[in-house]
Amino acid sequence: MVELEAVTRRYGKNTALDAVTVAFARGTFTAVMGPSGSGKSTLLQCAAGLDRPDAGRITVAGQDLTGLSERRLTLLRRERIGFVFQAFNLLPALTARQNVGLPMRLAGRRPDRATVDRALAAVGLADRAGHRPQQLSGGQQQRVAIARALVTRPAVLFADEPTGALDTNTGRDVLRLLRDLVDEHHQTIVMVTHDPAAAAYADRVLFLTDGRLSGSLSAPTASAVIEMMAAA
Ligand SMILES: Nc1ncnc2c1ncn2[C@@H]1O[C@H](COP(=O)(O)OP(=O)(O)OP(=O)(O)O)[C@@H](O)[C@H]1O
Repeated sequence: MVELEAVTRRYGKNTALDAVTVAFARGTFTAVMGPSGSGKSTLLQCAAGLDRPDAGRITVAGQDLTGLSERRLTLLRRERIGFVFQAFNLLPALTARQNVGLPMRLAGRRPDRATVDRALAAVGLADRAGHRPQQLSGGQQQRVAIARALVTRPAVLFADEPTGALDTNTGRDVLRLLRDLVDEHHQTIVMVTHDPAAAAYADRVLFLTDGRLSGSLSAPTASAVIEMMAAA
């Protein structure tokens, strides 16, 4: 669903990503780990079309991002790519329903109530549609953000430390939701995390070191992830 071929991203003299080649198959859940500064966020931002690589090729659902104009890239991002952040990034003045409808508004369409409510129901928040972010717990806010990211039925959902601002139990609920989206709806998910317990929800863990892929682990357990981190 998403392919990176020899993707390089430099910031000045600093190489944040160094010729990374990796594919994320449809309906799989991948965790990306590595020390601070190893390039995890840069990998996600490039794969999501939020940042442009200096070299290499990225395709999402068969569409090559590399040569696209800003306008085409924005459209593709809006329709085919979902992104959730550690800090939720909901608009505080809008209700959950209005936040979830936002991608449609940005695309110049009237949010379709049934689609929005279905997205909220899919994250277990059908009864919170009229609440504003400050009336919701952190876990509920993140679930609204996930509903917003999924409302356009994107080819891939990228999540940059989605549980980083949540306590352990709430984080676990969000991870279970992501796992269910993969198992029940064949959603493709790529998630950056520092937490071995979070990574254990994925089908595969990729490790980055100094902008390069340094290892991977299939069907990870938290202890296998910890061992791999210790060996790095
Ligand atoms: N906008 C930027 N300008 C300059 N350098 C940057 C920028 N973004 C990232 N970098 C550099 O690129 C490298 C990779 O950063 P990146 O944020 O991708 O790492 P990370 O693995 O996500 O780190 P963390 O776990 O701390 O979030 C780092 O050396 C960082 O300083």
